[in-house]
Amino acid sequence: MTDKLPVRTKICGLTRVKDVQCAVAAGADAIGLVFYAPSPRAVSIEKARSLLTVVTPFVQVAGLFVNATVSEIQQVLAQVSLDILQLHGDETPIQCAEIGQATGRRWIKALAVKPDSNMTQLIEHYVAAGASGILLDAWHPQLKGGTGQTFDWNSWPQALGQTVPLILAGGLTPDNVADAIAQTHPYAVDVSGGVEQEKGIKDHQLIRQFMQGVQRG
Ligand SMILES: O=C(O)c1ccccc1N[C@@H]1O[C@H](COP(=O)(O)O)[C@@H](O)[C@H]1O
Repeated sequence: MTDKLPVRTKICGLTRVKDVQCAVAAGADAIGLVFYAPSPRAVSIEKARSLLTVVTPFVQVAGLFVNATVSEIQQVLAQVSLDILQLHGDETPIQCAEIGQATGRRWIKALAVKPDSNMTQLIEHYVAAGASGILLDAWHPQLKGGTGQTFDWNSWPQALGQTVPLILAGGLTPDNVADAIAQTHPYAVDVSGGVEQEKGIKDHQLIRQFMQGVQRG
């Protein structure tokens, strides 16, 4: 009998040092910084550097980009020590592979799940291009992510989850994350809006409750 691996947790969209400290103390495996100017959670290079001063060893730092060029990502990486890239726009598998090769960073691709969609083939294309994991998020007609909306977890590609690290995102909260995990059995969960007082401002109690929910799942 094999032991069930714990579900990893990433807290995304952090903008304050005290929120990073809280996420790390609560047991987050990764934190995410948004390098996408239209987002209310976007951080400058200077802000990102200050946030990273309180990240402890073995906590991963993800940089979230939306349709950024290789050069734009390299400019960030020259000044901010990111462990992994979260590509959350319309990047094709070829573009993602180019970004990975040029930066030497692992990357995960975020894909938006439309109602009644079958994601399997699309996921396989990104995995073939070198994705370290695939993040599934809710589809929205205008926004690229951070919508606070869930998608239909019945469309979760269970079979692929045996071989590909699949990350569940979209509208997760302390109240629904245990059910979400029980239903989908993801490699990891990713949350932003569900642990906020307002966009970009995390609620420390909600972060702790979210981590407890992950353990229940
Ligand atoms: O957080 C944002 O503003 C954002 C902007 C553009 C793309 C992605 C964004 N956030 C990511 O979206 C998912 C789901 O967020 P939520 O929990 O529903 O608020 C998550 O991976 C965020 O990192």
